[in-house]
Order: sequence, then structure tokens, then C-alpha cells
Amino acid sequence: MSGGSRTVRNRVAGDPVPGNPATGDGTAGEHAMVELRGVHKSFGSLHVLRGVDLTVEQGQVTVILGPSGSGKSTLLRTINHLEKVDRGSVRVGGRLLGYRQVGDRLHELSEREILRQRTQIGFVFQSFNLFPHLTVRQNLTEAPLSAQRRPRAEVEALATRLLERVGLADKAEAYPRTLSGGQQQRVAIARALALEPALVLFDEPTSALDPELVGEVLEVMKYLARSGTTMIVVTYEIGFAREVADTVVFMDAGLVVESGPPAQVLDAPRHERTRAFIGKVL
Ligand SMILES: Nc1ncnc2c1ncn2[C@@H]1O[C@H](COP(=O)(O)OP(=O)(O)OP(=O)(O)O)[C@@H](O)[C@H]1O
Repeated sequence: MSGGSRTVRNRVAGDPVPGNPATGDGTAGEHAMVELRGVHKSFGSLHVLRGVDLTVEQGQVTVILGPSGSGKSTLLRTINHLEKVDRGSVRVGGRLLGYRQVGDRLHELSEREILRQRTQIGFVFQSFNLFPHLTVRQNLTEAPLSAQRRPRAEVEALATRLLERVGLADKAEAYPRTLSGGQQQRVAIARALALEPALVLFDEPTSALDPELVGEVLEVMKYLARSGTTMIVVTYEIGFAREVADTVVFMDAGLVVESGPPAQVLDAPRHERTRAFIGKVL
């Protein structure tokens, strides 16, 4: 879909063209939406990310592929500061995540400020992570009301639109445990969109689903992609990558081995490691 007509994220939510997700100052157009430079992350002696560079432009879909343990989830988690990087930088909408720059010095943001930044970035997990004690509708409205302090009428109307969009208008008053896995994941996607994020991260969103439920979740994600949502998706769904991705990134052992359009990375990979991986998952 490179060079396509996607210009507006989340038309689902019917909101205007986005500004800077971190500052809200309308400057996102001047920056890549996401920019990682030389990112390193270790857990004890395990060096998981070994100098990752990644750029994602606004409105683009990036699919990250790679063997188990190559660092894909960790990379995703650094993008919304669920993991703090040891070295290198993560910028979202041009702004350094987790820090405030004063002159040439960096000051770490407070937990509360980080939480506020994080509401600009939707995160869809493999295991849905819905609030079990809240109805579907309340799952969508909770964070916009309490973390973003937006007006209830606006948030309720948005929740209604989003549930219609993911085909679950009739489940608004149901509790998550009464839904199928595919339905729960569609609620989780709608919940991420209710924050009106500038960027949505997906970590293996279909891996926990029975095969017959995968399609309904991928359809919602394809719709979002067509609507101009900036998305970074960790998945083993090669068909989705081929159809929807602007860029496919292949990671191995904590490094980006190669990246490019799907036709290049999936059909004519330049590196042996990519070829071996693609050969196994196709
Ligand atoms: N919080 C943590 N503490 C310690 N080790 C961790 C932590 N998170 C991840 N790891 C380790 O880092 C490595 C990379 O994990 P990560 O989940 O990023 O890989 P992945 O490519 O997403 O793998 P998969 O496809 O299996 O989910 C693994 O060896 C994992 O055990």
C-alpha cells in the first residue's frame, strides 16, 4: 500500500488529522511517527536488543517478523516505554519518550507523565487483557474518562461507533468472559482506538486464537490499515504482511537483519537468515 491514499489515521473514530502524539502540538507531519536509533536493552546478562534502528512514517503499517526470542515483543514494549532502553533513543511524533529535554540535559518524566504519554499509543496484546469486571462498553470508556478526562458524552458516543465498527454493537453490555477469543480481541482493538491514539502497537494479536477466529480480527486490522492508522504489528501472519504492510522488518538476535516492502523481504530476501525463516513459516 506504499504511496496509497491513506492520509488520516483512525477514520474509524471520526477524528481529525493527528498532531504530535506526545505533545499534541500538531507537529507530527514534520517527523517520522516512530524513530528508534541504536536501541539496546538487556535483561541481566541477556542482551536482547543490540542496536535497533527503526523508522515508521505516519499512516504506515510495519510488520515485524522474526524467530521466537529475537526481541520483537521487547522492541514493541520500548516504543511505549513499558521497557526502558539502556542505550539509544525512542522518539514518537518527534518527541523523546519518557524524557523531557531541557537544553542538552534529559530529565526523566514522572510515572504519571509517562502514563499520560502512553495513552497516545494503543497496545493490543496477544492475550487481550480486558478488564474482566467491566462490561465491554466500560472497557472502552474507562481510560478515556479517567486517564484522559474527556467528556462522558463524547466518550460514550465514540465507544458506540467503535463497537459498531468492530461488529460488536450488540455486545456492549456483555462481560468479556462471555465472548469468544476473536470477539474479545476485537473489543481490545476498539479499546485501544478509544484513546484516539496516533499509533497502535499489536503484539501477536491472533496467536492466542483458534484458527477459525483469526480472520475476523485480521479483517478489523485491515480496515484500520486502510483508514490510515499508523500500526506496528508483530505477527507470524505472512498473508497479512503481504497484503497490508508498507514495510516488513525481519529481526534476528536483537537486530534488524533487513527491512523493505513485502515483495522484497518476503519474496526476494537478501539475507540467508531471512530466507531460512521465511522458508519455515510460509
Ligand atoms: N522482563 C524480562 N525479563 C527477563 N527476560 C526477558 C524479559 N522479557 C523478555 N525477556 C527475554 O528476552 C528475549 C526476547 O524476548 P521477546 O519476548 O522480546 O522475543 P520475541 O521475539 O517477541 O519472542 P516470541 O516470538 O517468542 O514472543 C527472550 O529470551 C526472553 O526470555
